[in-house]
Amino acid sequence: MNIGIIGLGTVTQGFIEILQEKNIWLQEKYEQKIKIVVVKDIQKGNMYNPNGIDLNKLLEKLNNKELITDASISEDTDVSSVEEVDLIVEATYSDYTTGDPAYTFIKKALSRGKHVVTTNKGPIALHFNELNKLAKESNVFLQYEGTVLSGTPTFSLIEECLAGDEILKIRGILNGTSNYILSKMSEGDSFDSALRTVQDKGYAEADPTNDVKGYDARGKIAILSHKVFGVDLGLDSILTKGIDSISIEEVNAAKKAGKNIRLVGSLEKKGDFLEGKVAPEPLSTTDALSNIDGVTNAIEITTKYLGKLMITGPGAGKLETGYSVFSDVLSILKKEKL
Ligand SMILES: NC(=O)C1=CN([C@@H]2O[C@H](COP(=O)(O)OP(=O)(O)OC[C@H]3O[C@@H](n4cnc5c(N)ncnc54)[C@H](O)[C@@H]3O)[C@@H](O)[C@H]2O)C=CC1
Ligand SMILES: N[C@@H](CC=O)C(=O)O
Repeated sequence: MNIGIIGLGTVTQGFIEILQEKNIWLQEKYEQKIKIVVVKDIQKGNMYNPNGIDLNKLLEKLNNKELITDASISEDTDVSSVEEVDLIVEATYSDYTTGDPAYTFIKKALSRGKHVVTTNKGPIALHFNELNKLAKESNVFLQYEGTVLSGTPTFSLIEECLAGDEILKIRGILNGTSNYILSKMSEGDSFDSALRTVQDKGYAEADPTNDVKGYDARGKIAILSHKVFGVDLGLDSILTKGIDSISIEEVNAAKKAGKNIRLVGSLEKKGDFLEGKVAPEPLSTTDALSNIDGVTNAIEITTKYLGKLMITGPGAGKLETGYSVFSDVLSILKKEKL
C-alpha cells in the first residue's frame, strides 16, 4: 500500500514513527508493506519517492525543523494526483467554517479513487454525508477514527459492539485542551500558562480559540450525531459555550463545593428531537466525568439494554493520535484483503 501525506504536523509525525516501528510486523502478519511515497506540507516542504521515502531521514529533518526540499516534486503537486498513491492521510488544520483546505483535498482524493484517512474534524463535521457518499460511489474507504477521542477506539465500539442496542444519550469530555486547562487551574495554575503548555505539547488546535471556545467539542458532537444517531444536526443548532470566560475563582468555588468544572458535550434524544450541547458544568465528584483529568477524554453512553457505559482514554497527542491513523490504515488494509 502506497501512502501520500498532506500536512506534516504532530499527528502525522506520530503516525510515521509508529509505521517505522510496525512495518516488519505488518509484513509478517498481513504480508503487506506500507510505503509513504509522497509528503506535502505548506510550511515544511515536499518529498517524493515512488519506491518509498526514507522515513528516518524524513523524521530527522522534521525533528531538526529543517525545510524538506526535493527537486523531483513541484510545490504545486496535488498529492492525490500522484499515480502510485493508494491512500491519502490528510492532517492539516481543522476549519469549522468551510472545512477547507482539507475538504477539497479529501473530495479530490476520493473522486480519484484513493482511500482517505483523516483526523481533521472540520470537513467531517460539516460535510459528513457528502464525503461518505462520495467514498461509497468511488468504492473506496473514508476513515476518521482520530476525529473523536484521538486514538481511543470509539467508532468501532459504537458501530460494532453497540450495533444491536439503542443509544439514548451521550455525554462526554471531548476536548483535551480545555480539560487540561481546567485541571491545571484547579491545581493553582493560570489559564494562560496551562494553555501555553498544551500548545507546546501539540494538543491544542493550530488556532486554540477552537478549543477554548468549545468549537472543537461542538465539531465532535456533530460527528457523533451522524455516527450514533444518523442525524445531521448542523453546527449552528448545537448550543455552544467554551471555557474561555471561566475564572480561577469559579474553579476554586466549585472545588470548595466538592465539584470540578468540566467542558461537557452532550447529545440526547428527546422524543423525535436530538439535542446537542457543549458547555462548562460544575460536576459533583460522584459524576464519573468529573474525575477525568488532563488531556484524557471520556464518553458516557446510555443505552437501552446496557444502561451506562464509559469509554475513556487519551484525547490528543502525537503517538495517541498517530495511532488512530495507523489503526484506520490497518482497518482499510484488512478490508481490502477480504
Ligand atoms: N494534535 C492532536 O492531538 C490532534 C489533532 N487532530 C486534528 O488533526 C489535524 C492535524 O493536527 P496536528 O498534527 O496537531 O496539526 P499541526 O498544526 O501540528 O500540523 C498541521 C500541518 O499541516 C500543514 N498545513 C496546513 N495547511 C496546509 C496545506 N494547505 N497543505 C499542506 N499542508 C498544510 C501545516 O504546515 C502543519 O505542518 C488537525 O485537523 C487537528 O484538529 C485530531 C485529534 C488530535
Ligand atoms: N485540540 C484537540 C485535539 C484533538 O482533537 C483537543 O485538545 O482535544
